[in-house]
Amino acid sequence: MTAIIDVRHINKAFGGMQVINDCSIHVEEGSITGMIGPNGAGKSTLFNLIAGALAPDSGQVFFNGEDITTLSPNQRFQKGLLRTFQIAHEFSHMSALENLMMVPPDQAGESLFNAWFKPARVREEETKVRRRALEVIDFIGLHHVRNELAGNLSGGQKKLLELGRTMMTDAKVVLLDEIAAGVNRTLLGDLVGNIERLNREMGYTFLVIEHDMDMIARLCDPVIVLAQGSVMVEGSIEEIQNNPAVIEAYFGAGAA
Ligand SMILES: Nc1ncnc2c1ncn2[C@@H]1O[C@H](COP(=O)(O)OP(=O)(O)OP(=O)(O)O)[C@@H](O)[C@H]1O
Repeated sequence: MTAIIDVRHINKAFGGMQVINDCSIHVEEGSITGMIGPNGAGKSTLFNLIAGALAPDSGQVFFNGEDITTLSPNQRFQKGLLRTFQIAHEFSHMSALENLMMVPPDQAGESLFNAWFKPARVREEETKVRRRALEVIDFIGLHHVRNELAGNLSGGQKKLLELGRTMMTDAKVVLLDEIAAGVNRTLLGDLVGNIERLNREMGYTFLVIEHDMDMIARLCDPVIVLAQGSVMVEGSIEEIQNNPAVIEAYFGAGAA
């Protein structure tokens, strides 16, 4: 197994507060790695450092063996590292299917030059994207609401659509930030099932921040526990749940 994400001795402070503290983690290719920790442990900050939304004060982030510390989020995305898309406000008036069709970055139809001078190529590209979007919407179980405006979908359906949007790209390493929040149990089952299938059948690697321990227990191995900006312990969910330091961090300092 190779570490597809390799974070080395990273530090980040806001004002005088050290939020990420000499933190090193690695995510094995093909794994669904979970990340838990008490509120304020630095999980979202670490995600932002991996995705490129924040720059570290020191330390490095490697992706697939390459130092990506100074790359922009978009450059990281081009290399195959992706954070789930939120359904942006401006897309809420488009249908679920159209939201999927908006994702591919180099859709020929987006270029005015192509629209004027290569209409056949644009049509061909659109047909391809539409076919893929229909496959994805079937996969995520939203075929019945494909023509609904994205803004009218339930919270859980929006999460499924967000996951679907990652499938419209070539990215195979996906950072999921609290995807279970606000999702009802039935749709949560679909979401977990889809993540498992993407992992098993299509080779996706996931790094998952989650407060929902059921979801972590069902999906993730290994699980990394972050506390005060560094890794407290890493292991299987059973090892984590029986670790006295973890119990203390969670139940001694407020449950996450
Ligand atoms: N942009 C920022 N400016 C200043 N402080 C910040 C900033 N982002 C995060 N922090 C602080 O850094 C600490 C870690 O926050 P972070 O959101 O990374 O934790 P978390 O583990 O994701 O927490 P939660 O589980 O509550 O989402 C918190 O004390 C937070 O207030």
